[in-house]
This record gives sequence, C-alpha cells and structure tokens, in this order.
Amino acid sequence: MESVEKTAAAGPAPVIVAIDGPSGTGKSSTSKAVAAQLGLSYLDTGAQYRAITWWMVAGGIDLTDPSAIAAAAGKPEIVSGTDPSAPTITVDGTDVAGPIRTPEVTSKVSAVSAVPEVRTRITELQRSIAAAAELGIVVEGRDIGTTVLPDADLKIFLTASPEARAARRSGELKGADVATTREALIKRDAADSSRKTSPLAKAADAVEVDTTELTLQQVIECVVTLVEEKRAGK
Ligand SMILES: Nc1ncnc2c1ncn2[C@@H]1O[C@H](COP(=O)(O)OP(=O)(O)O)[C@@H](O)[C@H]1O
Ligand SMILES: Nc1ccn([C@@H]2O[C@H](COP(=O)(O)OP(=O)(O)O)[C@@H](O)[C@H]2O)c(=O)n1
Repeated sequence: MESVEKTAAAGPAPVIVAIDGPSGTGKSSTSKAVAAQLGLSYLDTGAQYRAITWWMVAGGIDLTDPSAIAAAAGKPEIVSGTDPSAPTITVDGTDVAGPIRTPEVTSKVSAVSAVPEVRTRITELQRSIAAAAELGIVVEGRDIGTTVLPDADLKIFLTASPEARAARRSGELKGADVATTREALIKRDAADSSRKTSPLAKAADAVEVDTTELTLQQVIECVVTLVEEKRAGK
C-alpha cells in the first residue's frame, strides 16, 4: 500500500542526458539551453577540470610532473552550481568563472585532466551531483557517456569540422586569429583523445550529431526532441 502511494505521489523519473564531443562543437550552449527548456539541472564538467588546473597554476604546481599533479589532486574544494540560467564554479570558495577561461589555463588543462587521480576525484564529484539532481540533469564533457554516467538515458556526441569549430571559438575570443585557434584546438583534442584514462570518445550507444551546417537553435531542437522521445518511451 505504502509503495503504491509513493509511486502515485512521485513526479516523472529524473532524466540523465550526457553530451560529449570535442571543443567548439556546441556542447555548453546546447546543454544549457536544453536544460533550461526542460527544467533540468546543468553541469559543465570542463569547467571543473579547468578549475582544478587554475588552482594548480596559482599554487605553482609543476604541471610537467604527473606525480606532483596526482599528489595535489585531492586538495582543492570545487563546487559547481547547476542552474542552467546561471551556472557557477568556485574553488575553495573563490569564484573562478572568469580565470578558468584564460589561454594559460586552456593550454594546460589537458595535462592535468590526463592524470588518473584527477579524473577519479572529479568523476566522483560529477556522479554525486548527477545523483542529487531531482528532476534530472544535462551533463556535458568528454567522457560522460563512456565513463561518468554510462547508464545515462540519452547520450549525444556532437561533432563539427575543425574550421567551423575554430571560427566559433575565435568569434568568442574577440580578435583571436582563426588559424592559431584551429591549431590550438586540434592539439587539445588530440591530447584529450589519446590519453589512457577515459579519453574523449563516442559511446557505442550515443547519437552523433554533426553541427557543422546546423544553427545552434537547430541543434537545441534536435536534442530536446530526442529527450522528449526518450521520456515518452519511444
Ligand atoms: N551550431 C552552431 N552554429 C554556430 N555557432 C555555434 C553553434 N553551436 C555553438 N556555437 C557557438 O560556438 C561557440 C562555442 O560553443 P560552445 O557551446 O562553447 O562549445 P563547446 O562547449 O563544445 O566547446 C559559442 O560561441 C557558441 O555560441
Ligand atoms: N569530461 C571532461 C570534460 C573536460 N575535460 C578536459 O577539460 C578540458 C576543458 O574542457 P571544456 O569543455 O571547458 O573545453 P572547451 O571545449 O569548452 O574549450 C578539455 O580539453 C579536457 O582536457 C575532460 O578531460 N573530461
């Protein structure tokens, strides 16, 4: 009897959406908009790897030494706010939303994120955030569908040509040269795809969406439709 009442009172089951892909494919913009439209939480896992990298740079950790990175991995407290209309990220109580986007952090994050101790720590954090999201969550990154949340209800893998991705990124970093941006993102994707521990990869059961010729609005509509179809049990 009790279990029947509980079932009747419960809302829809939380929906977990994993969105992975290389840099500049539209993961953050798509994930935020989809989460906002569907009333779900949102987690930018790249921001967490950037935050731990920022903390290590600020603390003078030798980032050419994986054992130094591993030894420091458990020290900073990283907190992510999951409201898609105002996501936040703090390290030991300091708001680092701005400083984690500098070219210095961007160029160093792949070395830090390749260290297994860093990944174990951040993966645990990501799983606990996802488990606490009452209505569900859109989680974006590189290894969400393969490693962090392999049982996600829906997995999306976004792609786009290097040219399109570089043009989008240099549009954001006002005045940045497209060719230089292209080289930097190709280098980062190669490092992220070739590392041993949970590399950037498409899960076997992920839906691949090539966004090269799509507007952001079209990508958002495509993902919202896929989530709604999943919820309807199609
Ligand atoms: N389909 C698209 N067409 C054009 N611009 C896009 C598209 N998707 C995203 N953008 C823009 O490209 C830039 C990078 O997108 P972002 O969501 O940060 O990518 P990622 O999180 O995959 O690195 C942003 O300025 C965003 O507005
Ligand atoms: N799930 C994730 C997310 C990001 N990362 C790392 O964090 C970096 C920054 O991720 P990001 O999503 O902020 O990168 P952008 O594509 O937005 O520039 C990546 O280049 C990876 O090295 C990761 O290893 N695993």
